[in-house]
This record gives sequence, C-alpha cells and structure tokens, in this order.
Amino acid sequence: MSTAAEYSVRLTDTTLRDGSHAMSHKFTVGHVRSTVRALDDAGVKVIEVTHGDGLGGSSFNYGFSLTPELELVRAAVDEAKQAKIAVLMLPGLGTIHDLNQAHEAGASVARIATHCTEADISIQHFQHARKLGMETVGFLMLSHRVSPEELAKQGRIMADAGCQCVYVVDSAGALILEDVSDRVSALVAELGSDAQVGFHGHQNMSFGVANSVFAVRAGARQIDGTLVALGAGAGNSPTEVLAAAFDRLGINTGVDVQGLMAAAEDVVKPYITRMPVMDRASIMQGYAGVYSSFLIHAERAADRYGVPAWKILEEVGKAGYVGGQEDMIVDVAVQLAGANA
Ligand SMILES: CC[C@H](O)CC(=O)C(=O)O
Ligand SMILES: [Mn+2]
Repeated sequence: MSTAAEYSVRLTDTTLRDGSHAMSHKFTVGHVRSTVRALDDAGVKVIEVTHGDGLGGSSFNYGFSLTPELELVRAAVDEAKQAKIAVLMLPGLGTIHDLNQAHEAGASVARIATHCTEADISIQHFQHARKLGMETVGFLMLSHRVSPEELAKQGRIMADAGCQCVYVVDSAGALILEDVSDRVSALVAELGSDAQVGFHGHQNMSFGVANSVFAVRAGARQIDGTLVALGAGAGNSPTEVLAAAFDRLGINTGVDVQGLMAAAEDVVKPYITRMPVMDRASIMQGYAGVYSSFLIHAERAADRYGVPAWKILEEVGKAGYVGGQEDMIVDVAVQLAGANA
C-alpha cells in the first residue's frame, strides 16, 4: 500500500444530480449557475447535472423536474470555466437519444449506471459515449448486494465496453470500511491499467467520508461528494468535508478547501428545502440495504397509508427491491396498512 502523500484523487461533485432527489427535482437555472460557479472557482474538475434519476428521469414514477434538465446542463456548461459537466444515465430510463442531446448541450462526461449485477445493459451506451468523444464512468449501484469478486467481473464488462472508471456505488449507505476497500481492491486488481476505480458514498450510517478514505487507500482515484451532503437518503459524502479530510491526510485533490466550505455554507445551504438527516428512516436504509432514493417515495407512501416510513423501508430491504421498482414501495405500504387493519 502506498503512503497517503502519493495519492492523487479527482473529486466529482454531484450536488446538482444526487441533490436533485432531496430537492424533489426542483432545481432552477439560478441554483445551477450559483453552484457551478462556486464549485468551478474552488477547482472541482467534474460537476454532475441531471435529474436525480438521470437523463429522462423526469416522469410520474420518479418525479417531474421543475426545469427541463437540458436547460440545466446548458446553464452549467455556460457557467463552468474549467470544470467538465457530467450527466448520469440509467439505460432504459434514458436512451442514446438523451445522451446525444446532453452531448450537444455541452456535457463531456457520461456516467452510465446499472444495478451491480447488470453491467451488460450498459455496453452500447459506453460504446456510443466514446464515439461521441465523451469521458466515461460506470456506476455499479447497490454494490453491497454482491461480493467483491462478482463486482469485479461486472466492472470488467463495463471496462471492455469503453468505461474509463468503474465506481463502487454505495447506493444504500450500507457498506462499512473494509466492505468498501475489499470491493475497490478487487476492481483495481481486475482492471489494472484498463480503467480507474471510483467510489460514491451515502451517509445513511454516517460512513461516507471514512469509506471514501478507505476507497482511496485501496486504489480509488475518483471520489464523489455533494455540498452540504445534499442527496438521496441521509445524503452523500459532503464534498467540503471530503476536501478537508483528504487535505489533512495528504491526499491531493487540487481543490480549494476553504472555497468549498464557503460554497456549502453560503451558496447551497440557503436554497436547501429539506436538509439531509440521519433519522430512523434513512438509518434503516443503510441498515437494511435499501436504495437511498427510495426515501422520499417511502415517506409519501407513509403519509398516504398511515404506516411508518422506516417500517416500509425495512420491508423493502427484506424484499431486495432495486432502482426502478419504486412502485413496489406503495405495494409494501398497502400490505402493511392491510396487516395493521
Ligand atoms: C439514479 C440512480 C442513483 O440515484 C444513482 C446513485 O447516486 C446511487 O445509486 O447512489
Ligand atoms: Mn447516490
């Protein structure tokens, strides 16, 4: 293992994508411009801007965006002086057509996300993004659901398709320390120089930053965060804390730590309508291994059917539902309400 001073890591900020879940997809062009300006000035190299569920996510099932996402992407591209603008896409929810439009709007990084056992559905999207000249990142979501060895095999599928960095995505905030480093190490061993490895953490059990340190020490070279932890579930690893902690550990990120603290405090905090919190429902997501973006859906179902959100999420965890099965949350709530009656 190398010493901390040898590490160099690229931070990707996804306040304007994962944070969209916590904002009920109500970002405005003004939010995007002020956030991109602050992140760009602080030296963050990649800024993700999309509906919380990726390109094409604005829908009845996932929640409608207040502002069309291409308008937000264009504003971000216009505002950024040095940062690349990234978009996220889940094959099936978004299509190649959406990717083309995002590219035309100026996005230069394509982040393609699949469930951790379904990497094969991303092949044509990586191939296409590379043809467009975009940088590519692969998201293996709910990474806690499979062993490090299985995750590495899925990463190999993405890398062979043209993915340049495969992420261990802790969508449920369920991974704890060595759970992360074991997965990152397995991917690093499998991918070698074919692709980098990244880590995307959630705070449901408060491990986002510590897990990111473990990821870096195991060889991850791209790390995600959001300002003020704004994101699904109890939120993401806070970018400003990642920057400060990495700086103290001698992990080079090239960002302005004070600038990010100011961005969090003065730019993002004032517009947050719902602060990410570790409460019974979000902690249950980490504990039971439930997709973080299910939180708001579970809270709505809880209000409607009179059963606690944490209980719905506990049952959703037992059932093992994955992203895309949001409608099953209502089903679980109805069952619980029926059992209570
Ligand atoms: C839209 C997919 C999801 O929110 C991606 C992600 O950030 C995660 O799985 O944590
Ligand atoms: Mn996330």
